[in-house]
Amino acid sequence: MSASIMYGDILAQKIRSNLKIVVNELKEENIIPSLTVVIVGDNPASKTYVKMKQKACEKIGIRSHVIELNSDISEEDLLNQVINLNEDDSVHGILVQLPLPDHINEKRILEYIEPTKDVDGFNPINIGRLSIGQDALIPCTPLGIMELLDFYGVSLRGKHAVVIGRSNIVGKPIGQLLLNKDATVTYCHSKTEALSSITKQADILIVAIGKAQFITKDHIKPGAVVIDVGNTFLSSGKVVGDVDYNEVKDHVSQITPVPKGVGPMTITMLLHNTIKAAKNFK
Ligand SMILES: Nc1nc2c(c(=O)[nH]1)N[C@@H](CN(C=O)c1ccc(C(=O)N[C@@H](CCC(=O)O)C(=O)O)cc1)CN2
Repeated sequence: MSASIMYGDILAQKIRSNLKIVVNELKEENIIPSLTVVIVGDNPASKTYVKMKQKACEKIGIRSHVIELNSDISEEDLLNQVINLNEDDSVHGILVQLPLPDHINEKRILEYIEPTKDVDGFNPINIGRLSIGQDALIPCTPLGIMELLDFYGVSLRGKHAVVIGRSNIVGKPIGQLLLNKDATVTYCHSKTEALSSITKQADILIVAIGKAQFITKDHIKPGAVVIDVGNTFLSSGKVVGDVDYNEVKDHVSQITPVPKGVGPMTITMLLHNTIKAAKNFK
């Protein structure tokens, strides 16, 4: 039996249309949501993602501004950029595109972003608020995954969700969000022993490891729901996920494709968070 495909681009369009209405309502109150993205260096994938973010903002009426900085900028100069944006009342949302160059302490930079403007939800205050179930700006990819699971009718209560990957961007927060919805959560990572014996127990398998087509049928219980967060550009120019989609598609019940799965939801949730941050200014 073929899996049902959980298209993120379809849901993303639906949510973006609704967000456009909210932006227009805010405009009537003289609030134009505004996002500033800081990009350091010239990582081609990062440049692509930032362009996608700008275009998505433009389409629904969010004002966006990109600050491009040289890869040799010092940590102190980058911190000063963040501090200036924190103090600028015309900026509702601040996002520092990751990864940053190796000489910059990413955690220190993210810690400086004013929590109410932290549309990526990476500041320790927002992470802490999420973990104790308080209102917070939630990281965009995990939030997008939760929207996808809800839209495609995946029930979570009591289900065993296995998360492969423990990054601060995706792995840790998605586990927390699933736990908040009463799933039983297991984390796996690069040091996990007998990986497939654990992943095979998953009703819902979330894969966020950044290794192209690493997960095969041997890692998955028949009929499981699979969410693929991977986005690797092959030399052919094709984008693939962390899951070998063609090999597993007849083995699972539901699966996100790559492209057009989780990726479009990440950007949609950034729009959502920017509007939420703008509303905080009221
Ligand atoms: N500050 C941040 N940095 C990074 C984040 C983040 O959420 N905040 N996430 C990733 C990259 N990312 C957004 O920044 C991102 C990755 C992929 C996609 C996406 O839509 N991909 C497409 C395929 C690619 C394409 O069409 O060119 C898809 O899956 O359909 C969006 C955003 C790391 N850095």
